[in-house]
Amino acid sequence: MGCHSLEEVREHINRIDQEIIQLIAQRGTYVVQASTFKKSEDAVQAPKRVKAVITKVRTTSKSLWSKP
Ligand SMILES: O=C(O)C(=O)C[C@]1(C(=O)O)C=C[C@@H](O)C=C1
Repeated sequence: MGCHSLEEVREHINRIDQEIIQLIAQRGTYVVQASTFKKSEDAVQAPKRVKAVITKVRTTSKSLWSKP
């Protein structure tokens, strides 16, 4: 975790950015698949699911950042 130079820090940041991009693209393929199972506008929007996803992201994010 501890880096010895700015270059080293940026290498890690670049690697993580690439991983995030790949994961978001991968997530996108599942979102497209989810749409194929949906039969209504409400199912497409799935507002309860959106709230649940956002809540989970916030909770996970807070717990990660609050660690000493
Ligand atoms: O869970 C679903 O029903 C999805 O289609 C996935 C997803 C998402 O990106 O998480 C996408 C669109 C909907 O608005 C809700 C959630």
